[in-house]
Amino acid sequence: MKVIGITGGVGSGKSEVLNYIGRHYEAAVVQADEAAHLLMQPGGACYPAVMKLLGPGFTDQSGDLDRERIASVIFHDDVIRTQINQIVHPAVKQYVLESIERERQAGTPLFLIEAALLIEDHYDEICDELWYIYADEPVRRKRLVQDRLYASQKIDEIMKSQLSEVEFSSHCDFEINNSGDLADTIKQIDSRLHTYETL
Ligand SMILES: CC(C)(COP(=O)(O)OP(=O)(O)OC[C@H]1O[C@@H](n2cnc3c(N)ncnc32)[C@H](O)[C@@H]1O)[C@@H](O)C(=O)NCCC(=O)NCCS
Ligand SMILES: Nc1ncnc2c1ncn2[C@@H]1O[C@H](COP(=O)(O)OP(=O)(O)OP(=O)(O)O)[C@@H](O)[C@H]1O
Repeated sequence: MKVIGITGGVGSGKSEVLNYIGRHYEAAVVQADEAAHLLMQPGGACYPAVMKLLGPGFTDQSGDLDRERIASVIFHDDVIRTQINQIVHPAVKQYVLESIERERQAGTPLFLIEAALLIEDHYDEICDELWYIYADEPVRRKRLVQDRLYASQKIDEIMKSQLSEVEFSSHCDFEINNSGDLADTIKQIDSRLHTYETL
């Protein structure tokens, strides 16, 4: 089984790439953001430690963590972000490793992990290849404002908390330029995947 890590900054198009491959190839896909959300919910392995760190002001009436409020702290405060990362990231990695093992046993030919933080969290150690999904910064900003209604200050803060374009590029084995339309991105994905003999 080939294990590919899909990384890039906020709004670069990682999920679009993952969704395309998940729909058109025999592949298992895991999104670290989704795994983190799951593990931070009540009943999840990280919930007690995150609750203890943040306190009760960060939950809604049903006890779920309030993502808007957490985002307003996490992307603002390096100390809190580091503490949350230390709680959540090892658990996410464990979740990913277990998923990889399950799919390996099932004979799945391709496994993809998507996260903005693959490089910082040393996923190169478990991936055969890292792909950097790139899009020009103004294009990313426009998509995030239009599609996700992100405020420009929120985009600034998230971008500041992530690696620079040069850092992403220098740590990855392959780069996809997703600044144009999806058809162009799909061509780049297909031509790379068609070089893998096992697919
Ligand atoms: C802050 C939270 C509540 C915001 O949730 P929300 O659904 O609004 O946004 P989403 O999860 O899609 O994240 C928005 C963007 O920020 C990035 N991001 C999320 N957490 C972090 C972080 N700790 N450091 C840098 N970038 C991050 C995401 O990759 C994405 O690009 C959520 O991202 C979170 O709980 N983050 C902490 C856990 C974590 O580190 N997750 C990342 C995957 S391991
Ligand atoms: N080539 C494209 N053309 C038009 N819109 C696109 C393209 N690629 C991505 N988008 C849109 O831009 C937004 C961000 O893309 P996506 O969610 O895939 O980014 P991401 O890198 O996964 O973001 P995050 O870091 O938050 O997880 C989405 O609304 C998506 O539909």
